[in-house]
Amino acid sequence: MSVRAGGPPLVLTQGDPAGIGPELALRAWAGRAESGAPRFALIADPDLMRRTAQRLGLAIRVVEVASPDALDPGDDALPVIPTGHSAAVEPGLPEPASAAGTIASIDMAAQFVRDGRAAAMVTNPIAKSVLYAAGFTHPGHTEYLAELANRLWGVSPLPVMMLWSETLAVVPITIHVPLRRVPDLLTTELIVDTARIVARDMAARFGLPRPRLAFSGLNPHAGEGGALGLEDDAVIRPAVEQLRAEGLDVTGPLPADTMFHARARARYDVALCMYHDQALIPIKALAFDDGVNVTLGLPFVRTSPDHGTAFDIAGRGVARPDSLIAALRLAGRLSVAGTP
Ligand SMILES: NC(=O)C1=CN([C@@H]2O[C@H](COP(=O)(O)OP(=O)(O)OC[C@H]3O[C@@H](n4cnc5c(N)ncnc54)[C@H](O)[C@@H]3O)[C@@H](O)[C@H]2O)C=CC1
Ligand SMILES: NCC(=O)COP(=O)(O)O
Repeated sequence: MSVRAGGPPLVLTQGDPAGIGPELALRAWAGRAESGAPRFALIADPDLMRRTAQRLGLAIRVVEVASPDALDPGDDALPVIPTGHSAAVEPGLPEPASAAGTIASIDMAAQFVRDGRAAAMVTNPIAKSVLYAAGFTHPGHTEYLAELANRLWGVSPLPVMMLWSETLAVVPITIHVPLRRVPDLLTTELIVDTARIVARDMAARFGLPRPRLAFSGLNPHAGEGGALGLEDDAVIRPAVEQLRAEGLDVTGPLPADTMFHARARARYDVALCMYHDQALIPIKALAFDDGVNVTLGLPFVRTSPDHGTAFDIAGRGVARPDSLIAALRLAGRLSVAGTP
């Protein structure tokens, strides 16, 4: 997959410098010819990248550039745009002091895309708790990117998290919220609004003009006619009926425990689930290495690996770059597709 020939490259963010992001960026760069990952520039602390390459014994030169459109396609060095913040951390030992650089990298990536100097942004994993400890008030990238869309594009999107793979695509309708708040946050309006964005972006960006959307229930057996919970019939079913009346191809609410086996998956393109783990457990079980997190609803393309910072293995050279490479490839593909 490639970004538009002759057009701007992708930008990749630093992520948490104590996580596996820096080493995955190096591995994705080293293997880009083989994997077909599109051209990208990394926004990070260049010294962090030099240290990481040395620690892992990777013969990758780092070259500092000012902008993604300043890339020299003939240079084999990894192009790094400095965040202006030092990321002097040890692998596996995250520190809130590095949050400023982590956030600056995301901000700069969005600005480069806004200015047309990058085709799309790919984000390396952040550790939410580390950013929260430094005062970051957004639950994750997904919600923060909606604020950046407002700040830089002047729009107020509902950001929709989709985890996508060739095997399965899932959307958690509520995202980074405690489980006990889910029933209160789940409204017919939120389900309808989320599904409209999924249908629109699947058509415009993924080339599926009428995607088949399957909705999970919230309760066991999708409520068992009300005996095991009321939300399935009172909140989810009216949303499905409204969307069907609008002409969308929808089914549900389906019992969540039986909608992910192979024959069930063949009946839909995207599973819309009621909360984070209901959606993410099946895709991480089926496609952990090649799943991609893509934010729908934004005026720009953003993808990310499906995994987190993996502090337990950071710096050991054993982290697999597959999901990051899949995220780069998908960003390349989506950035040349239509805009919703
Ligand atoms: N897009 C993002 O920024 C995401 C960030 N996170 C953050 O990551 C932090 C850690 O989250 P966890 O739940 O521990 O999930 P995790 O995905 O970081 O790790 C879970 C397990 O998978 C392994 N693993 C993860 N990526 C791997 C890779 N590329 N190759 C080989 N093994 C890999 C880890 O070693 C660990 O055993 C949290 O603070 C969370 O907020 C989690 C998911 C996505
Ligand atoms: N579990 C997925 C996740 O936490 C990703 O969140 P985000 O940082 O992409 O919003």
